[in-house]
Amino acid sequence: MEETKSKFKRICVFCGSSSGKKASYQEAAVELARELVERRIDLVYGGGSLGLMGLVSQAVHDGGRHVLGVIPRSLMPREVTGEPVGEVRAVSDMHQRKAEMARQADAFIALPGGYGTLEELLEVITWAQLNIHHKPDYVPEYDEITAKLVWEEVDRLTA
Ligand SMILES: C/C(=C\CNc1ncnc2c1ncn2[C@@H]1O[C@H](COP(=O)(O)O)[C@@H](O)[C@H]1O)CO
Repeated sequence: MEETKSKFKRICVFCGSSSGKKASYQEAAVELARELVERRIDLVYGGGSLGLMGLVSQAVHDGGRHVLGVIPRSLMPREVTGEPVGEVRAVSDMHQRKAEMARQADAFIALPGGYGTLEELLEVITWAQLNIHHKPDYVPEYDEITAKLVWEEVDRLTA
């Protein structure tokens, strides 16, 4: 696989703790992981092993990039099954989780998800609006015909 260097060292991915109703959600998760690996970008995410979160983290880890999962101890029994992937940082609550993910990331990408994903995305968008951080956020389009993420926009994002 040809590698491309990105200006982003580590990207935070928000996505569902379930796989969702459409196969294309899972395809997009694996495709995003492939793009991160190709661009030598590490991952920070919510630390779960279920659903799209599990797919992205496993694929980034399998591709040889560093994976940092940030998860409240109390959520582990609910969101982690089996051996955790990569480095796991246990925190005490949801607020610490979001703050730590934001601290560790150079940019944020959201894939399909439920209320949790929506909440996480909205928080980083509103933090940017309040100048709490100056990191870009992006919700990529997924082209179901070519089975490709429309990634070009990410390369144009400014940190
Ligand atoms: C409970 C608190 C805030 C509001 N809720 C959430 N805030 C942040 N993250 C959340 C919240 N609820 C669920 N999550 C996590 O999002 C991930 C994806 O969930 P989805 O519903 O499948 O999209 C998952 O890891 C959830 O733990 C207190 O501040």
